[in-house]
Order: sequence, then structure tokens, then C-alpha cells
Amino acid sequence: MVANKLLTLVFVREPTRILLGLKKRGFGMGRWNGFGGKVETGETIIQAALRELQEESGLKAKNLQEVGLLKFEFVGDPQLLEVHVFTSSEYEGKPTESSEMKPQWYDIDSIPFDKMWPDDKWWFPLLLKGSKFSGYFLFEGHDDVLNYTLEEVDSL
Ligand SMILES: CNc1nc2c(ncn2C)c(=O)[nH]1
Repeated sequence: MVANKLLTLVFVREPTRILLGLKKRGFGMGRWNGFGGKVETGETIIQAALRELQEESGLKAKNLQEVGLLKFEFVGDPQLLEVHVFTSSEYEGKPTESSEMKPQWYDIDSIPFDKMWPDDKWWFPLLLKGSKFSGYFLFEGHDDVLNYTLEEVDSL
């Protein structure tokens, strides 16, 4: 039994816009996404979320809230990804390009879903309306979702 790989994903949100980052290399390269990465040994998921946001965007989140849990399986790969999704509406700092990510504000009415992971179009509306959600997505490669489940939940 291979333990789930714990990942974080943070979206910094203002009333009409949300900060996305263009992944410049590695997993998900070329796609716009939130900021995040692996949870290292010895740190909590929250600490990892704060650290990755700071490293990748230059921002220090002040009111991180967990809003979603996403599990990803890839056909042929025994390692499940377990992504803990957070939002923050208060932050310090200025969005700064890093080696990993190029940050850009997007109006919440024009999210570039065609340039994001294919699962995002299903759960992003729940994030934008302030729901808590839990989902599972079975991928074949990085572009095809074979099936998925997604539900709004009262608590994570
Ligand atoms: C596989 N789909 C997917 N993976 C992600 C995402 N964010 C971080 N990771 C690792 C995402 O939005 N979709």
C-alpha cells in the first residue's frame, strides 16, 4: 500500500479576481494553477501550504482556509495524489515570479480553464462560490479524465 502523496494548493482571492500561476516546469508545466507543492516530513499541511505559496508567489497568506480535498489517480501509477486546497483573502507581499511560477490575476469571470488541469472546470465553481468540496478524479495521462466524483461537503 503506497501512502498517498500529500500536496497543497492555495488560491489567493479578492472579490472579483483570483491569483493563478503559470507552471514553468515540472508536473503540470504550461498550465495555470494555484500555488503549492509537496508536504515535507516534519511540517504540517498548513505549514507546507504557507511555505509553498511564499516560495512560488512571494505572498504571505494571513487567513488560510481549507476548502477542498481532491484525490487524483493516474492509470498505471499506484501513487495517489491527495491535494489539500486552500483559499486566502488576506495576504502580505506582491505577486512575484519565481523559477516555478509566473503569477497573474484573473477576473473570476474569465478563468482560463482551457489552459488548466481538465478537472478544474468541475470543482473551481464550487471554490468560487465558497463551498467546501471533496472529489476523486481518475486520469489517463495528463489530459483525459476517465471518471470522477465530486460533492459539496459541510466539513473537510
Ligand atoms: C491531476 N489534476 C490536477 N492535479 C493538480 C492540480 N493542482 C495540483 N495538482 C497536482 C489540479 O488542479 N488538477
